[in-house]
Amino acid sequence: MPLTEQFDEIASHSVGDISPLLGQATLASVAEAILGLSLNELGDEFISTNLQLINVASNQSATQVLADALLRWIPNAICDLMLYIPVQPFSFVSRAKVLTDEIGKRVIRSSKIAKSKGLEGIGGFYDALVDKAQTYSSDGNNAFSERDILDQTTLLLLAGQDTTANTLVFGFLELARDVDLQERLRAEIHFYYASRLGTRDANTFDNMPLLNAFIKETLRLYPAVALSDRVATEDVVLPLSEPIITSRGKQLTQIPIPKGQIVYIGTAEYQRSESIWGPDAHEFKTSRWLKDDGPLKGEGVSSYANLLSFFGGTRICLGWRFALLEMQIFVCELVTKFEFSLPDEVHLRTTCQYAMTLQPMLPDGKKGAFLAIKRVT
Ligand code: HEM
Repeated sequence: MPLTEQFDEIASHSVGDISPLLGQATLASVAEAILGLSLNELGDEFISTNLQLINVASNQSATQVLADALLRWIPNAICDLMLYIPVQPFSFVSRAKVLTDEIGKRVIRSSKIAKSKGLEGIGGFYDALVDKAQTYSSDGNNAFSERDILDQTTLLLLAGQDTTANTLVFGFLELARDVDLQERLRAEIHFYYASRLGTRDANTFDNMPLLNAFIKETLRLYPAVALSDRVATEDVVLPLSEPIITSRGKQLTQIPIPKGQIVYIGTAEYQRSESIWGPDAHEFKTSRWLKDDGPLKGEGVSSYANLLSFFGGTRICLGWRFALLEMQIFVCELVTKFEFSLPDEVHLRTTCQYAMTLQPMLPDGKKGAFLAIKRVT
């Protein structure tokens, strides 16, 4: 069922959980764009295994946190063998791997058959990858193989789903808290839709100042990947923009990092730092992005809006441009059709928890985000 119809269904009961709906919608977008497949074509078993996998990843029990920390030290070959241990988290991962492999192989086969008959492929990103794999193979310069493509399928489907869905959920929660912002956003979208005479392409969305300020502010305050890590490949000395005082009272202006050291990058910390974003760094304020002199008080990083939400450099999020367009479209479609507010019931109020990605959590510890929804009249 299309997302707007699912929101209509919530509107008919007045309150409902938008988190699973956005999760399915973002999976549908990624599957369509990457594999050229609809949700139906992915199959019910894949969808439910994928959901279980996300639920396992969202679990923050003490055992899970300990297991995540220990996994880092276990060699890959042993990790692969561990997938055969018949306990639930491992069986979800290995089943998801088998199903994703089957889907990937099916898509590669259809793409090759279509092309061998001189027809268009299946239309997704995979088509282009299959072309590249074949070109390189025929050159004898095999940059990547079909196996390499298959190995990336799980990553692409998972990386593109919960990140975007959760970011959208937090954005809609902020909209539900601020009726005035909702009205101004709705007015802006109508204005730009009308001035572009019905054309709705990337330019239309990129030109809407409040829409993009809203998305940047959501990404700033709710970075889906709030903590990243990297391993130093050589000895380096990291200069500090602000000195820190150690527990022994010593002031440090730089930190030596030996080769092999794991370094954690606190994206959420950077994006809420008062010295960078100002004293109101902890508040959701779209206005900070609409000022002529920009929102930053210090030095910025990264290639998108000085945010680390998509990280940066050579390992920047592969889908960042896709994610932005996707969020722009979802917000515009839903805000023009629906009004959002927070439910009166306190037990339905969402908070935030970090587990692999930043998750919307209900007071009972389950993932979810209930909103009161009305059709725009
Ligand atoms: C709001 C949405 C998203 C956010 C905030 C986000 C954030 C990130 C971040 C921070 C990383 C780097 C993680 C690290 O190396 O520590 C990453 C990697 C990645 N993302 Fe995203 N992402 C989003 C959406 C997407 C989408 C829609 C796709 C696919 C269509 C995608 C595909 C990937 C892939 C494949 C990687 C791994 C890249 C590599 O290792 O070189 N992401 N993402």
